[in-house]
Amino acid sequence: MTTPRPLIAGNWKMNGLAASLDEARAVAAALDAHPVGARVALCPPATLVERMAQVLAGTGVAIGGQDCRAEAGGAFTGDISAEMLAEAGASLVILGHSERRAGHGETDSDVAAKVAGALRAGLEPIVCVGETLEQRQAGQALAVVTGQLRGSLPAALADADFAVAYEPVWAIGSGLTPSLAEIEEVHVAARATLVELFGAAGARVPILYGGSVKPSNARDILAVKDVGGALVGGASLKAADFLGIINAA
Ligand SMILES: O=C[C@H](O)COP(=O)(O)O
Repeated sequence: MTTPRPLIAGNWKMNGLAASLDEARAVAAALDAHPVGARVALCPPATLVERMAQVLAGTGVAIGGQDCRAEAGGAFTGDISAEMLAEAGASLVILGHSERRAGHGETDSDVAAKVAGALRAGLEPIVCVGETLEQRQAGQALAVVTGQLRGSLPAALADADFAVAYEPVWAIGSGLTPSLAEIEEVHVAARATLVELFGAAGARVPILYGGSVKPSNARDILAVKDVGGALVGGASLKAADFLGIINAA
C-alpha cells in the first residue's frame, strides 16, 4: 500500500484582497520551477476562490473553500453551497474549523451534514478537530478529538477522498505548539479512530497538523508518526513562508 503524498493546505481565513493573489502566483511559480512531492492547496476567502482558480489554473496548486452550507441551494442569506465552490473552481473545502465551531456554533452533526454536501458536489473535505486549552489541561484531548471525529465523519466518506486536520484550539495563531510527543499521541489516536470507522481506507486518510506551523518547525512536525501534512493559517499568507513549509514536507 503506497503512502499518500503529504497535503500542505493554506487557510487564508478572512485575509486577502485581490492584491494578495500575487502571493498565490509566487507560490505556483516557485513550485513550477522546483516541483515538490507534497500536494499543495490554498483556501482563500470565498470572494477570491474563482479568481484564484483562474490565476492558478494549470499549476499544481489546488483551491479550497473555508466552509460551505450543507444544502445545495435555497433561502440561506450569506451562505454558499459546496456546488457554488465547485463551480468557482474549488476542489477542496475546510469544514468544522474551530473558528466555525466556536464562532458560529457548529456542532459535530452540522459538520457531518456539510461533509455530505461537499461529497455531493465532488469536493474533498478537510475536516478539522481539536481540543481547547481547558480540555487539554483536564486530560480530555484524546477523548475530544476522537469524539469529534466520530460525530463529524459520515459513513459516506468510506468511498471518498478526504483529510482530517488536528488543530489544538490553543495553538492556532498563538505561536504555541504541542510537543512532538503530544502531536504524535493525538495523531495515533485519530488514526486508530479512522481505521475503526473506515477500515483499511482509514489507514490512508491524511491527518494534517495545524496550529502555529511555520518554516522553522514544519520539518520536525511533518516527521511525526501519522502526520500527513499541515493546515497552515498565518504562515500561508506570504509565499516565502508557505514555500518554506511546503519544502519541509
Ligand atoms: O486553519 C489553520 C489553522 O487555524 C492554523 O492557523 P495558524 O497557522 O495561524 O496558527
